[in-house]
Amino acid sequence: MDSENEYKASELFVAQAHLYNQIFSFMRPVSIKWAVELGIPDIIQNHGKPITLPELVSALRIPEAKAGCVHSVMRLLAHNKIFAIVKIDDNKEAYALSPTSKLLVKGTDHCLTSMVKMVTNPTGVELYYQLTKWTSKEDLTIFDTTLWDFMQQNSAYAELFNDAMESDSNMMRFAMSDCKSVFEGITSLVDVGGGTGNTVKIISEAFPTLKCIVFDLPNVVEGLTGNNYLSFVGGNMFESIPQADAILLKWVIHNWNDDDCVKILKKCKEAASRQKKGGKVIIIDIVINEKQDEHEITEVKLCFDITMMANHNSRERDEKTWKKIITEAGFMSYKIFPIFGFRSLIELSV
Ligand SMILES: C[S@@+](CC[C@H](N)C(=O)[O-])C[C@H]1O[C@@H](n2cnc3c(N)ncnc32)[C@H](O)[C@@H]1O
Ligand SMILES: O=c1cc(-c2ccc(O)cc2)oc2c(O)c(O)ccc12
Repeated sequence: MDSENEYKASELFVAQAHLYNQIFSFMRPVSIKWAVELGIPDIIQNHGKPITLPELVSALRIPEAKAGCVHSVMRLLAHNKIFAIVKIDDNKEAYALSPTSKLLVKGTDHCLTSMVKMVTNPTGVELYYQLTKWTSKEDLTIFDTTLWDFMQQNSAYAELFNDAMESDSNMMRFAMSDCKSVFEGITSLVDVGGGTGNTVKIISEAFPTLKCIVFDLPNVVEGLTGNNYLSFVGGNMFESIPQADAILLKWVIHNWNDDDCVKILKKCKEAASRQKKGGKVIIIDIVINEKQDEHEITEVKLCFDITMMANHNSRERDEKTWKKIITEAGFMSYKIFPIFGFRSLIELSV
């Protein structure tokens, strides 16, 4: 047989396990969604100590007959380090929170359950299962129209998306000490595409006298109220951006193709140039670096690249492509600080 000549049986079986692992990997989000919907991270947190399977089943108020189901899903989740399994008295096993499931406990300042709910939402997932059909069609995004127009028509999805972005911004809090120098000396800041304003709120905690504007599409900022140091302005970043010492673009540039990025960056440069002293533009986004990054970091970046392709007809960029759009927009220099986990802060001087 051909296959015998080409491969050893052991290699074929390794390849088969790898393939099955890949196609069954949808069980990972499915099981995380299950744990979040059942509130398991909160149950473990409130239990105050590791929880045994019978204790968990009892807390879940589900039929006894489903104990085996809870065991199976928890075993996969623990295998993938979403929960930890620890030994308690009598050498019994119990479930504990891992660093990852600590991010799924509600009411903390680092809760990412809204992100889980958005990414596992059937509306988006079903569209991703149509990727083959979409590739053969002319539509530029899986939403047919732009995601922003889609959300204008679908307020429930918009709420899901904005909540997810808000929860993602919470993670900024843990990088502020590493990027304080970037914000020091600035008296005013505009967060372009700043959504519901969570990023700015976190920056304000560290710099309470900084005058901040959250600038986003009118339907996004409608009804949002600020205070003496924070205001919400509706508009279109392709037309005009309010002036400030610094312009922030978090999770915005990756939504656009290179030509649009150059247009946005030029508008930002204009808005930061009108100040007496030279202003700056601060970008928080992904920089793909397959050669240097660990496998898991590259994987999350590449998954976001597909998300950008399908949601926005855009992409994640490597440093070479970043340099190209930054230079085309007229900036002389840039500095990349890889301080946000899989994202970086890119500082552009005007
Ligand atoms: C991926 S979200 C990022 C939100 C926020 N910066 C964050 O990190 O959570 C991109 C944002 O860009 C906004 N946006 C899209 N087109 C825009 C435009 N033409 N002018 C201003 N904002 C826009 C969207 O409404 C959305 O809030
Ligand atoms: O963080 C995200 C996640 C998504 C996303 C992933 C999967 C889905 O089924 C729907 C949405 O989309 C994003 C996005 O469009 C963006 O501009 C920034 C971040 C994310």
